[in-house]
Amino acid sequence: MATRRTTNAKFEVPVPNGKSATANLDSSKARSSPWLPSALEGVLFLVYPLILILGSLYSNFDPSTRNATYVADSQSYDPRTAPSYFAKKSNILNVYFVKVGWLWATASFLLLIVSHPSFGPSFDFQVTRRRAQATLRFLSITTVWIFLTQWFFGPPIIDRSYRWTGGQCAMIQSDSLAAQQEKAEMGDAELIFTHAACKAIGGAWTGGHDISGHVFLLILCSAMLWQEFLPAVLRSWGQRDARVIAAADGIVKSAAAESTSSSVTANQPLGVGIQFAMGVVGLSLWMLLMTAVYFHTWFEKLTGFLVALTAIYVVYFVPRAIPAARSVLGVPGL
Ligand SMILES: CCCCCCCCCCCCCCCC(=O)SCCNC(=O)CCNC(=O)[C@H](O)C(C)(C)COP(=O)(O)O
Ligand SMILES: Nc1ncnc2c1ncn2[C@@H]1O[C@H](COP(=O)(O)O)[C@@H](OP(=O)(O)O)[C@H]1O
Repeated sequence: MATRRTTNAKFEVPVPNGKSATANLDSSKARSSPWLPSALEGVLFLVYPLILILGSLYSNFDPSTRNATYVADSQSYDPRTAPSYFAKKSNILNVYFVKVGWLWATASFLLLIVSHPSFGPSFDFQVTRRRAQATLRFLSITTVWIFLTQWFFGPPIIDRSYRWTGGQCAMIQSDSLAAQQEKAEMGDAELIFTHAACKAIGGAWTGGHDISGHVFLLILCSAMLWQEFLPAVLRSWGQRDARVIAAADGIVKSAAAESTSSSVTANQPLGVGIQFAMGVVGLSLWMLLMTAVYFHTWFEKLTGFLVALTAIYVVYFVPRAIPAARSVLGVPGL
């Protein structure tokens, strides 16, 4: 475990133009734990709770939203009196962006690692260490997404947690041919347990705690992408990487000092991979705001946020502090 030092430490800080500067740092004041985000990362992570809080506050104060009928069982406003286009589940970004969100996450991740020189030669499909480790991080995050929202040895964790907290599928009678066919094809367990199955037979999820799948997916996808591209963006903008990592001997080092990459230099254009990923992050933040304003309760949004944050922390922060984890998953930009 690293010990807290109270003396003034003097060490070399590489700067992006290749020269190095000597800095006097009061390490008792410096952000020196590899378990913690850098100041910039901290600010970026704060954007999420800020969006959720401001969005929820807006929904409480905006008169048209307050006067609309909120249907708790569908976690949304009645579409006939919905206060805005984005308050309807059928809005174009929900249907073509969030509902297939992992396709966008996968596409932008692949474009990023194939095109950006910090991962390997651009558009040359060579398997480099950085590409392999980035893919491992992506697959770890994808596994979390699958377990939470798609499948976890049966129903996904979000559906299971809904049941654990007392929720169930209340039957709203639907006699359509399609609904009857669905009912006949489903086993009992599936009928009871999954949100999709409940909806398919004309039922409604009611009673338990439903972690917001939208909040979870949008935060997981956007945080994964900006964690992957931030070091390259900082180098292009000529800024210093302020992350710290723990070496095998327990000494805490600056990530900038550890980086051997010379593939990205100051003033280098961001490139199509980072620009596309930035677009996906931007849309995710917009849809997170819309979800915060028009869907779910405070607590459902909070749990979606906490689950996504935990996954990001394990995959992107634990390797900074534990060298054995770093040797497998790597750290973006190192
Ligand atoms: C060296 C280079 C090697 C490169 C190797 C690449 C390896 C790539 C592996 C690819 C695996 C990724 C798998 C991607 C799968 C998809 O894209 S799935 C298709 C899209 N589906 C979705 O995105 C669904 C998203 N929706 C949801 O999760 C939920 O609907 C919701 C948003 C959480 C809401 O839930 P509700 O129940 O609807 O409320
Ligand atoms: N920003 C948004 N725009 C449109 N619909 C949203 C939304 N956020 C949540 N929803 C809808 O609210 C329900 C619960 O969302 P979730 O649990 O994923 O956060 C889902 O409905 P459906 O399951 O009926 O499609 C989802 O489509």
